Amino acid sequence: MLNIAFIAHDRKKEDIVNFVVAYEQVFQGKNLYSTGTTGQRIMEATNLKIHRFLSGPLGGDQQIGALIAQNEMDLVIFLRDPLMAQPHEPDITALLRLCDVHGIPVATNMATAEILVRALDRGDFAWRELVELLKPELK
Ligand SMILES: O=C(CO)COP(=O)(O)O
Repeated sequence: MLNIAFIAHDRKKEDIVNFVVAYEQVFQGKNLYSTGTTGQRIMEATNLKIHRFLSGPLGGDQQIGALIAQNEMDLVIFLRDPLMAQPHEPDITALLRLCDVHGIPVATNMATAEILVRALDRGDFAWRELVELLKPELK
């Protein structure tokens, strides 16, 4: 099953909630993860079950980064705030870097998120699940 992470900085929380509400059906039946407050806000507005990690400034970005490093994340939607400095900037940079290291699709704004989620809905990510299934044979 595909693993998806939702993360949003405070001034983007409303955007991510509206976004996930709009595409709730696409996210149903997926393994969903988030940083603490983002997940709480999404769960209050939808029927989705989300595994919430710590809040970003307390280590949540790093916890999601760990899943990426273990090849247990397929898509990251991270609506970051480009106009406000964050106390945990190094963690944010590390998370985005790991997406690039492991070739994980990551959207940092709503326009890209929309394109990726439409692709997900169309089945464009199915190959990731296939690779996962074939893994034992590849070893
Ligand atoms: O700070 C964040 C990502 O860098 C998000 O954390 P919260 O979802 O807990 O607000």
